[in-house]
Amino acid sequence: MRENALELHGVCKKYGGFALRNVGFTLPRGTVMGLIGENGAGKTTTIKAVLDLIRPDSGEITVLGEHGSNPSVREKIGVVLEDGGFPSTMSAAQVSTLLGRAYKNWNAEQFASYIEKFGIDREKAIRDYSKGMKTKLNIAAALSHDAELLLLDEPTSGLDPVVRDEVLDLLYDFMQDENHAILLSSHITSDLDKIADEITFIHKGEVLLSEPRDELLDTCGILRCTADQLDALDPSAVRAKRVGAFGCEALVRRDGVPANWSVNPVNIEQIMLFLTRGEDAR
Ligand SMILES: Nc1ncnc2c1ncn2[C@@H]1O[C@H](COP(=O)(O)OP(=O)(O)OP(=O)(O)O)[C@@H](O)[C@H]1O
Repeated sequence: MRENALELHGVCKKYGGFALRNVGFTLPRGTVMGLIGENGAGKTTTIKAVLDLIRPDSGEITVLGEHGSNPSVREKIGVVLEDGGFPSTMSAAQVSTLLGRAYKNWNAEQFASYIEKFGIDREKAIRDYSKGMKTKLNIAAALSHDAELLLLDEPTSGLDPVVRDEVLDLLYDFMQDENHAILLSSHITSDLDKIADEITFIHKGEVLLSEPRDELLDTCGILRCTADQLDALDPSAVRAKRVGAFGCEALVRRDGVPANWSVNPVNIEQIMLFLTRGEDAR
Protein backbone atom coordinates (compact mmCIF):
# COMPACT_ATOMS: atom_id res chain seq x y z
CA MET A 1 0.00 0.00 0.00
CA ARG A 2 1.24 3.51 -0.80
CA GLU A 3 2.35 5.63 2.13
CA ASN A 4 0.11 8.50 3.19
CA ALA A 5 1.17 12.00 2.23
CA LEU A 6 0.51 13.18 5.76
CA GLU A 7 -0.32 11.63 9.12
CA LEU A 8 -0.97 13.43 12.38
CA HIS A 9 -1.51 11.53 15.61
CA GLY A 10 -2.39 13.09 18.96
CA VAL A 11 -0.80 16.47 18.19
CA CYS A 12 -1.01 18.88 21.12
CA LYS A 13 0.25 22.44 21.37
CA LYS A 14 -0.60 24.85 24.15
CA TYR A 15 -0.44 28.64 23.88
CA GLY A 16 -1.68 31.02 26.59
CA GLY A 17 -5.40 30.99 25.87
CA PHE A 18 -5.51 28.32 23.19
CA ALA A 19 -4.60 24.68 22.76
CA LEU A 20 -4.52 22.19 19.90
CA ARG A 21 -5.80 19.03 21.53
CA ASN A 22 -5.08 15.57 20.18
CA VAL A 23 -5.24 16.64 16.56
CA GLY A 24 -5.14 13.64 14.28
CA PHE A 25 -5.98 12.94 10.65
CA THR A 26 -4.59 11.13 7.63
CA LEU A 27 -4.18 12.53 4.14
CA PRO A 28 -3.68 9.75 1.55
CA ARG A 29 -1.77 10.49 -1.64
CA GLY A 30 -4.09 11.32 -4.51
CA THR A 31 -6.36 13.28 -2.17
CA VAL A 32 -7.29 16.92 -1.57
CA MET A 33 -8.23 17.63 2.03
CA GLY A 34 -10.06 20.79 3.03
CA LEU A 35 -9.17 21.91 6.54
CA ILE A 36 -12.05 24.03 7.77
CA GLY A 37 -12.98 25.76 10.98
CA GLU A 38 -13.86 29.20 12.29
CA ASN A 39 -11.32 31.99 12.85
CA GLY A 40 -8.86 30.97 15.53
CA ALA A 41 -9.82 27.27 15.42
CA GLY A 42 -6.21 26.17 14.97
CA LYS A 43 -5.85 25.60 11.20
CA THR A 44 -2.69 27.68 10.73
CA THR A 45 -1.19 26.27 13.92
CA THR A 46 -1.77 22.76 12.56
CA ILE A 47 -0.16 23.60 9.21
CA LYS A 48 2.81 25.23 10.97
CA ALA A 49 3.26 22.12 13.11
CA VAL A 50 3.37 19.99 9.94
CA LEU A 51 6.01 22.32 8.53
CA ASP A 52 8.01 22.10 11.75
CA LEU A 53 7.74 25.89 12.10
CA ILE A 54 6.37 25.31 15.60
CA ARG A 55 7.21 22.37 17.82
CA PRO A 56 4.17 20.46 19.17
CA ASP A 57 4.19 19.65 22.91
CA SER A 58 3.34 16.05 22.03
CA GLY A 59 2.09 13.86 19.20
CA GLU A 60 3.53 12.55 15.97
CA ILE A 61 3.58 14.01 12.48
CA THR A 62 4.77 12.13 9.42
CA VAL A 63 5.13 13.98 6.12
CA LEU A 64 5.68 11.91 2.95
CA GLY A 65 6.83 9.09 5.19
CA GLU A 66 9.40 11.20 7.09
CA HIS A 67 9.69 13.86 9.76
CA GLY A 68 8.75 17.32 8.45
CA SER A 69 12.13 18.80 9.37
CA ASN A 70 13.95 16.44 7.01
CA PRO A 71 15.47 18.66 4.24
CA SER A 72 14.64 16.19 1.48
CA VAL A 73 10.99 16.26 2.59
CA ARG A 74 10.90 20.06 2.67
CA GLU A 75 11.95 20.05 -0.99
CA LYS A 76 8.80 18.12 -1.79
CA ILE A 77 6.38 20.44 0.01
CA GLY A 78 4.90 23.48 -1.71
CA VAL A 79 3.69 26.02 0.82
CA VAL A 80 1.42 29.04 0.86
CA LEU A 81 1.11 30.57 4.32
CA GLU A 82 -1.24 33.44 5.15
CA ASP A 83 1.41 35.44 6.94
CA GLY A 84 4.27 34.03 4.92
CA GLY A 85 5.80 35.69 1.95
CA PHE A 86 8.88 37.11 0.39
CA PRO A 87 10.65 40.36 1.31
CA SER A 88 8.51 43.24 0.03
CA THR A 89 11.39 44.85 -1.83
CA MET A 90 11.85 41.82 -4.07
CA SER A 91 10.42 41.41 -7.55
CA ALA A 92 9.12 38.13 -9.01
CA ALA A 93 12.38 37.82 -10.98
CA GLN A 94 14.38 38.11 -7.75
CA VAL A 95 12.10 35.59 -6.01
CA SER A 96 12.89 33.15 -8.81
CA THR A 97 16.63 33.62 -8.30
CA LEU A 98 16.23 33.16 -4.54
CA LEU A 99 14.16 29.98 -4.87
CA GLY A 100 16.54 28.66 -7.52
CA ARG A 101 19.15 28.56 -4.75
CA ALA A 102 16.76 27.10 -2.17
CA TYR A 103 15.22 24.25 -4.19
CA LYS A 104 17.17 21.65 -6.16
CA ASN A 105 14.22 21.19 -8.51
CA TRP A 106 13.36 24.86 -8.98
CA ASN A 107 11.77 25.32 -12.41
CA ALA A 108 12.35 28.96 -13.40
CA GLU A 109 10.53 28.55 -16.74
CA GLN A 110 7.45 27.12 -15.09
CA PHE A 111 7.45 29.92 -12.49
CA ALA A 112 7.85 32.53 -15.26
CA SER A 113 4.93 31.05 -17.15
CA TYR A 114 2.67 31.20 -14.05
CA ILE A 115 3.74 34.79 -13.44
CA GLU A 116 2.85 35.68 -17.00
CA LYS A 117 -0.44 33.76 -16.81
CA PHE A 118 -1.33 35.66 -13.64
CA GLY A 119 -0.50 38.99 -15.32
CA ILE A 120 2.25 39.89 -12.84
CA ASP A 121 5.03 42.25 -13.93
CA ARG A 122 8.28 40.34 -13.27
CA GLU A 123 10.19 43.46 -12.29
CA LYS A 124 7.64 45.10 -9.98
CA ALA A 125 8.44 45.09 -6.23
CA ILE A 126 6.09 42.95 -4.11
CA ARG A 127 5.25 45.96 -1.90
CA ASP A 128 3.40 47.40 -4.89
CA TYR A 129 1.33 44.24 -5.44
CA SER A 130 -2.35 43.92 -4.59
CA LYS A 131 -3.28 41.26 -2.01
CA GLY A 132 -4.44 38.97 -4.81
CA MET A 133 -1.15 39.38 -6.70
CA LYS A 134 0.83 38.40 -3.59
CA THR A 135 -1.28 35.28 -3.21
CA LYS A 136 -0.79 34.41 -6.86
CA LEU A 137 2.98 34.84 -6.55
CA ASN A 138 3.03 32.50 -3.55
CA ILE A 139 0.95 29.90 -5.38
CA ALA A 140 3.21 30.14 -8.45
CA ALA A 141 6.23 29.54 -6.20
CA ALA A 142 4.58 26.56 -4.46
CA LEU A 143 3.83 24.96 -7.83
CA SER A 144 7.27 25.46 -9.39
CA HIS A 145 9.62 23.09 -7.58
CA ASP A 146 8.18 19.67 -8.30
CA ALA A 147 6.40 19.37 -4.94
CA GLU A 148 4.41 16.25 -4.07
CA LEU A 149 2.43 17.80 -1.24
CA LEU A 150 0.91 21.28 -1.16
CA LEU A 151 0.12 22.90 2.19
CA LEU A 152 -2.02 25.90 1.41
CA ASP A 153 -3.33 28.21 4.11
CA GLU A 154 -6.28 30.18 2.71
CA PRO A 155 -4.83 30.16 -0.83
CA THR A 156 -7.90 31.65 -2.47
CA SER A 157 -8.73 34.37 0.04
CA GLY A 158 -8.55 37.85 -1.46
CA LEU A 159 -8.83 36.53 -5.01
CA ASP A 160 -11.68 37.50 -7.31
CA PRO A 161 -13.92 34.64 -8.51
CA VAL A 162 -12.24 34.42 -11.93
CA VAL A 163 -8.71 34.10 -10.54
CA ARG A 164 -9.98 31.79 -7.79
CA ASP A 165 -11.26 29.49 -10.47
CA GLU A 166 -7.92 29.68 -12.31
CA VAL A 167 -6.13 28.72 -9.09
CA LEU A 168 -8.51 25.80 -8.49
CA ASP A 169 -7.81 24.65 -12.06
CA LEU A 170 -4.06 24.72 -11.34
CA LEU A 171 -4.63 22.65 -8.21
CA TYR A 172 -6.76 20.27 -10.23
CA ASP A 173 -3.91 19.92 -12.77
CA PHE A 174 -1.47 19.30 -9.90
CA MET A 175 -3.69 16.45 -8.72
CA GLN A 176 -3.49 14.64 -12.06
CA ASP A 177 -0.42 12.91 -10.61
CA GLU A 178 -1.84 10.34 -8.19
CA ASN A 179 1.21 10.64 -5.94
CA HIS A 180 0.31 14.23 -5.16
CA ALA A 181 -1.80 15.50 -2.28
CA ILE A 182 -3.08 18.85 -1.06
CA LEU A 183 -4.02 20.08 2.42
CA LEU A 184 -5.85 23.35 2.00
CA SER A 185 -7.40 25.48 4.68
CA SER A 186 -10.24 27.66 3.52
CA HIS A 187 -13.28 29.60 4.65
CA ILE A 188 -14.60 29.57 1.10
CA THR A 189 -16.70 26.47 1.30
CA SER A 190 -17.77 26.70 -2.35
CA ASP A 191 -14.10 26.13 -3.29
CA LEU A 192 -14.08 23.03 -1.12
CA ASP A 193 -17.28 21.84 -2.79
CA LYS A 194 -15.36 21.99 -6.08
CA ILE A 195 -12.05 20.46 -5.12
CA ALA A 196 -11.93 18.69 -1.72
CA ASP A 197 -12.16 14.90 -1.51
CA GLU A 198 -11.94 14.90 2.28
CA ILE A 199 -13.01 17.40 4.92
CA THR A 200 -11.34 17.84 8.27
CA PHE A 201 -13.20 20.16 10.58
CA ILE A 202 -11.35 21.70 13.47
CA HIS A 203 -13.11 23.55 16.28
CA LYS A 204 -11.43 25.18 19.27
CA GLY A 205 -8.26 23.20 18.63
CA GLU A 206 -9.97 19.80 18.27
CA VAL A 207 -10.81 17.75 15.19
CA LEU A 208 -14.59 17.22 15.22
CA LEU A 209 -14.70 15.28 11.98
CA SER A 210 -12.37 14.05 9.26
CA GLU A 211 -14.26 12.22 6.52
CA PRO A 212 -14.60 11.85 2.76
CA ARG A 213 -16.69 14.82 1.60
CA ASP A 214 -19.17 12.90 -0.55
CA GLU A 215 -19.77 10.33 2.19
CA LEU A 216 -20.37 13.16 4.66
CA LEU A 217 -22.85 14.91 2.36
CA ASP A 218 -24.59 11.63 1.41
CA THR A 219 -24.95 10.26 4.91
CA CYS A 220 -25.91 13.48 6.71
CA GLY A 221 -28.84 15.84 6.38
CA ILE A 222 -30.87 18.44 8.20
CA LEU A 223 -33.96 17.35 10.09
CA ARG A 224 -36.59 19.89 11.17
CA CYS A 225 -38.78 18.43 13.89
CA THR A 226 -40.27 18.85 17.35
CA ALA A 227 -38.29 18.46 20.56
CA ASP A 228 -40.19 15.21 21.28
CA GLN A 229 -39.29 13.77 17.88
CA LEU A 230 -35.66 14.72 18.43
CA ASP A 231 -35.66 13.07 21.86
CA ALA A 232 -37.10 9.89 20.34
CA LEU A 233 -34.13 9.51 18.00
CA ASP A 234 -31.16 7.30 18.75
CA PRO A 235 -28.64 9.86 20.15
CA SER A 236 -25.92 8.46 17.90
CA ALA A 237 -27.90 9.69 14.86
CA VAL A 238 -27.73 13.32 15.98
CA ARG A 239 -24.41 15.04 15.26
CA ALA A 240 -25.50 18.54 16.36
CA LYS A 241 -28.77 20.25 17.15
CA ARG A 242 -30.37 23.62 17.64
CA VAL A 243 -33.39 23.73 19.88
CA GLY A 244 -35.65 26.79 19.48
CA ALA A 245 -38.95 27.90 20.98
CA PHE A 246 -40.88 26.71 17.92
CA GLY A 247 -39.04 23.56 16.97
CA CYS A 248 -35.67 21.96 16.46
CA GLU A 249 -33.14 21.59 13.70
CA ALA A 250 -30.62 18.82 13.80
CA LEU A 251 -27.71 17.63 11.74
CA VAL A 252 -28.48 13.93 11.57
CA ARG A 253 -27.18 10.71 10.11
CA ARG A 254 -29.83 9.69 7.61
CA ASP A 255 -29.67 6.01 8.50
CA GLY A 256 -30.62 6.80 12.11
CA VAL A 257 -33.87 8.58 11.19
CA PRO A 258 -37.17 6.81 10.36
CA ALA A 259 -37.49 6.43 6.59
CA ASN A 260 -40.76 8.37 6.43
CA TRP A 261 -39.26 11.50 8.04
CA SER A 262 -38.08 14.16 5.65
CA VAL A 263 -34.36 14.93 5.87
CA ASN A 264 -33.04 17.83 3.78
CA PRO A 265 -29.69 17.83 1.99
CA VAL A 266 -26.83 19.63 3.71
CA ASN A 267 -23.74 21.42 2.39
CA ILE A 268 -20.30 21.95 3.92
CA GLU A 269 -21.12 25.46 5.09
CA GLN A 270 -24.23 24.28 6.94
CA ILE A 271 -22.28 21.44 8.56
CA MET A 272 -19.66 23.94 9.70
CA LEU A 273 -22.32 26.25 11.15
CA PHE A 274 -24.11 23.39 12.87
CA LEU A 275 -20.98 22.00 14.45
CA THR A 276 -19.76 25.45 15.46
CA ARG A 277 -22.96 27.09 16.61
CA GLY A 278 -25.42 24.27 17.22
CA GLU A 279 -25.73 22.60 20.59
CA ASP A 280 -23.11 19.91 20.71
CA ALA A 281 -24.90 16.59 20.42
CA ARG A 282 -21.91 14.35 19.88
N1 LIG B 1 2.68 32.20 18.55
C1 LIG B 1 1.51 32.24 19.20
N2 LIG B 1 1.44 32.59 20.48
C2 LIG B 1 0.27 32.61 21.16
N3 LIG B 1 -0.93 32.30 20.60
C3 LIG B 1 -0.92 31.94 19.31
C4 LIG B 1 0.29 31.89 18.53
N4 LIG B 1 -0.04 31.49 17.28
C5 LIG B 1 -1.38 31.30 17.27
N5 LIG B 1 -1.90 31.57 18.48
C6 LIG B 1 -3.32 31.46 18.86
O1 LIG B 1 -3.78 30.19 18.49
C7 LIG B 1 -5.15 30.27 18.10
C8 LIG B 1 -5.34 29.56 16.78
O2 LIG B 1 -4.73 30.34 15.76
P1 LIG B 1 -4.65 29.86 14.25
O3 LIG B 1 -3.91 30.92 13.51
O4 LIG B 1 -4.10 28.49 14.21
O5 LIG B 1 -6.17 29.83 13.84
P2 LIG B 1 -6.84 29.66 12.40
O6 LIG B 1 -7.81 28.54 12.52
O7 LIG B 1 -5.79 29.54 11.35
O8 LIG B 1 -7.62 31.02 12.26
P3 LIG B 1 -7.91 31.97 10.97
O9 LIG B 1 -8.99 31.30 10.20
O10 LIG B 1 -8.39 33.23 11.61
O11 LIG B 1 -6.63 32.13 10.20
C9 LIG B 1 -5.53 31.73 18.11
O12 LIG B 1 -6.23 31.99 19.29
C10 LIG B 1 -4.21 32.43 18.09
O13 LIG B 1 -4.28 33.66 18.77
